[in-house]
Amino acid sequence: MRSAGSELGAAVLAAGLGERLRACGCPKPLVRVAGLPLVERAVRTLRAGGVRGKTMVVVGHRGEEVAEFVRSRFPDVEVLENPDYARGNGTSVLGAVPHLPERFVVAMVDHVHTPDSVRRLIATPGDFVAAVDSRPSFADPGEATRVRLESGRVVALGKGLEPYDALDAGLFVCSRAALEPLGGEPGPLSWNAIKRKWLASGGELAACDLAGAPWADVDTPEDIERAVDAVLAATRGSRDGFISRHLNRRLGRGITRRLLDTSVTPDQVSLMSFALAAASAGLLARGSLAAGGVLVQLSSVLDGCDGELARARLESSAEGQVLDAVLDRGADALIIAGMALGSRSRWGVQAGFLALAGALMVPYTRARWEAAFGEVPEEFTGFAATRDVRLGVLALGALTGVPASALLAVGAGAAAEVVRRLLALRGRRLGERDGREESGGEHLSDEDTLGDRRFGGRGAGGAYGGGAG
Ligand SMILES: Nc1ccn([C@@H]2O[C@H](COP(=O)(O)OP(=O)(O)OP(=O)(O)O)[C@@H](O)[C@H]2O)c(=O)n1
Ligand SMILES: O=P([O-])([O-])O[C@@H]1[C@@H](O)[C@H](O)[C@@H](O)[C@H](O)[C@@H]1O
Repeated sequence: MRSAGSELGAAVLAAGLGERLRACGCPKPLVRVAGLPLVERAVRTLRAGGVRGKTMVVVGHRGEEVAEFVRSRFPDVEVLENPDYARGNGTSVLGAVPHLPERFVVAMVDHVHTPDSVRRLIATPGDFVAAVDSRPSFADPGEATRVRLESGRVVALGKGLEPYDALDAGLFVCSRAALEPLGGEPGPLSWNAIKRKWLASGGELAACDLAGAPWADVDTPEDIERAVDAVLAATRGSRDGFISRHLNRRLGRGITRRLLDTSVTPDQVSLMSFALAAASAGLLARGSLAAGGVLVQLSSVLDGCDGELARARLESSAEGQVLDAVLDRGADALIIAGMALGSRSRWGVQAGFLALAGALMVPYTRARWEAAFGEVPEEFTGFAATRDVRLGVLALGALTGVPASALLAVGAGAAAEVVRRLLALRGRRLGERDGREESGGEHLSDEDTLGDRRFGGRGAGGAYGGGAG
């Protein structure tokens, strides 16, 4: 048995009978939710959430089928056969403990979570921590294990518990020291029983409140759709603009849902969005403004689906982000050129140059700011701050027959946004100078900063402008 190492490990409990999902035909851990079998989703979520140590999947009922799948997908994940699975899921946990690092996550294979919830849980101190949810959005309180809380700790738990303060979210961080003494007796042994034994022995079960974060417990066929809803709710872009929040996401969510169980990849969706933009540019240039405007908006809707699909399948990548950003810039250039030509006016072409400069400068300032300082400030908002708004204005301008005005509005809005960001940069510098004067900190000489100035901030790397502005 390989050393368990010291990094945080994980045990995925996947040994249950899955009686209520027997109709699916395959073992419950292989039931697909939002495009991924449950056991693959569980392992990917744990890894995306920061679990770097030894990961084990505990199998039981139809264990060979599950084991074969896990070994094919994750050669570095260990599969543990639990011969006592009929006694309850507590046997699955205790069977894994001796093979795991000192601290590890326990995850139910049938509880669909987000990487962010895993991150929040593993950041919570304690020998035994339970993820709970005081504001469940997708889980069924009738089926779930309920918990009572006092001072941020679980003090009672059980199905049907009354009164209760939150639901048990089926995700835990444990230590071997806490769990090793809790086994021993013969007969049924549920994971809930082990938690109660820990409490009865005076152990503290800290609570990490997910407070409404998307998660779902998949026990019945009806739960599958609810779990897909939870997965899609978690894919919302963090940089959405007004049009994206109120129009594109609503239209795009249905498209993403249909793509989840297909072999279509996020990169292919990015390319489809670019193709629609290119087609719209051709129509606009020929003067077919209405048709071109519709395709502009469809391209914008699809531009949101690639990221949703990648996040839903837990396969977001830096390569995909760069591809998406570069295609977005190319699409912007084609659409604006098409609009300018389609305006059939000299000032429409001039407005097109302004709009094109703005459509490139806004994401560029963001990319350079992120490369130099990391996160961009909240105030990077504004009328033309995000691509969805710029494309929405262009689509509307085409549909209403005023392309030149739309180009001017986008160009002016983008110019204002770039000025806003440069002022934010100046404000940041003044703030730092005041800080240095107060603390007497050393001033960087021109030589120290020339390199930065010449190469535009910390290193010359950094992806060029994300999908947003
Ligand atoms: N002996 C067992 C029993 C259950 N589990 C796991 O514990 C979680 C909760 O199982 P539960 O839903 O209570 O039972 P299932 O067998 O999954 O489903 P059903 O009740 O429909 O049979 C699941 O991830 C299941 O795979 C386990 O690892 N070992
Ligand atoms: O819902 P289910 O999978 O039958 O039962 C599960 C329990 O076995 C587990 O102890 C708890 O942590 C989960 O939240 C869930 O309640």
